[in-house]
Amino acid sequence: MLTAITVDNFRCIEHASLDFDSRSTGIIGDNASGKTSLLEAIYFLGHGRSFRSAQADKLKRTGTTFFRVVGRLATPRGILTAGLEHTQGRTQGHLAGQGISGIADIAEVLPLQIIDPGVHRLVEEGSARRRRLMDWGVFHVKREFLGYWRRYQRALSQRNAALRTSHPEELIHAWEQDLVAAGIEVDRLRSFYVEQLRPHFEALAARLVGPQTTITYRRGWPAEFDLREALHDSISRDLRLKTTHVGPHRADLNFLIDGTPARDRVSRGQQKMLAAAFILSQLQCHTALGATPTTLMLDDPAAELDVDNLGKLLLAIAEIPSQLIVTSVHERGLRGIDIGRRFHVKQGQFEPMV
Ligand SMILES: Nc1ncnc2c1ncn2[C@@H]1O[C@H](COP(=O)(O)OP(=O)(O)OP(=O)(O)O)[C@@H](O)[C@H]1O
Repeated sequence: MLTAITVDNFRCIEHASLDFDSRSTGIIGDNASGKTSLLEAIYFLGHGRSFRSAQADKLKRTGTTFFRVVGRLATPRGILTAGLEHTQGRTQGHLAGQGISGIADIAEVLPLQIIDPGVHRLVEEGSARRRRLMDWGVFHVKREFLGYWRRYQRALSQRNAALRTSHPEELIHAWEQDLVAAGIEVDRLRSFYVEQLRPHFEALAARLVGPQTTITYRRGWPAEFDLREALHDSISRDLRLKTTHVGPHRADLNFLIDGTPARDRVSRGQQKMLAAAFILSQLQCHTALGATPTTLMLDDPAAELDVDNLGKLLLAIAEIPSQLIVTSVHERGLRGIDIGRRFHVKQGQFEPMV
């Protein structure tokens, strides 16, 4: 759980220091006051990247040379301080006074998710977002996943480099051993995770979207082949297009309603509800599997939703044992949420409200 945060030079925030309620904290402010920037800074601490910009350099406050985010975390290992500082194109971090070897060190003790006005893109866009969210979940319930995933990525980039430089086919096959060994484990752990997740998702989606809503997992290569056979089968296309077309890096999750892809038949508001059901089902599933509870951020939850859907969403959120950080333009936007502490934000300055 995140008990406090200090942010320097992040977007419009020159300096901010906030203590969070263990249950729920509300952030209220006008458009462009800095609400999303605060959530983005917190997200950066737990994921090592932003949810709305691919380039960390863009997050620095205009005219400054670095940004810094430092959090105080209540974890099963006690109270820990974690921080990230980005300067000259590099991000460096620390946890409990030690340098970190990767963002996973902080992510492990700060499970963090967000439902923001752009969350519908999980349903609408290509597979990368769904795969990233699935992998975030697998990592939090199966720690060995990270090692296999890194090994797979390394082997994949070697194979792709060999394809780009037109190495002989036998040499490319020789490099596939690690790709196959790690890829099979990545697939096994993802598949286990989706099986655990499905009942939670179906129950939540039935309440938030409608009956007969489910997810299926696609592993990234044809069902009739094992991974080695699939790579061999794909070699002429891979050589021609100089990249690997099959494998766990092409895995996806499909959202289905009555057996057909949800993307083709739901409105923007329903897409948001479906994506929220997925994220909330992850939080519920992680709790059921004994993982560390997640801090959930809600950025302007009322955006795109009618009163009925907003009510259903807030009710579902209230049942999940997460710490909540919620933003809203108006005090009334927080109605229906049992807020423990409130801040008002104006031009990047956060003040506690009494
Ligand atoms: N790198 C940056 N340096 C300085 N200011 C920035 C930077 N990036 C964005 N801003 C400014 O930060 C301000 C706050 O943006 P933010 O998205 O946090 O607002 P918000 O309170 O969430 O608003 P809304 O309610 O409209 O979503 C905007 O005016 C934006 O122009």
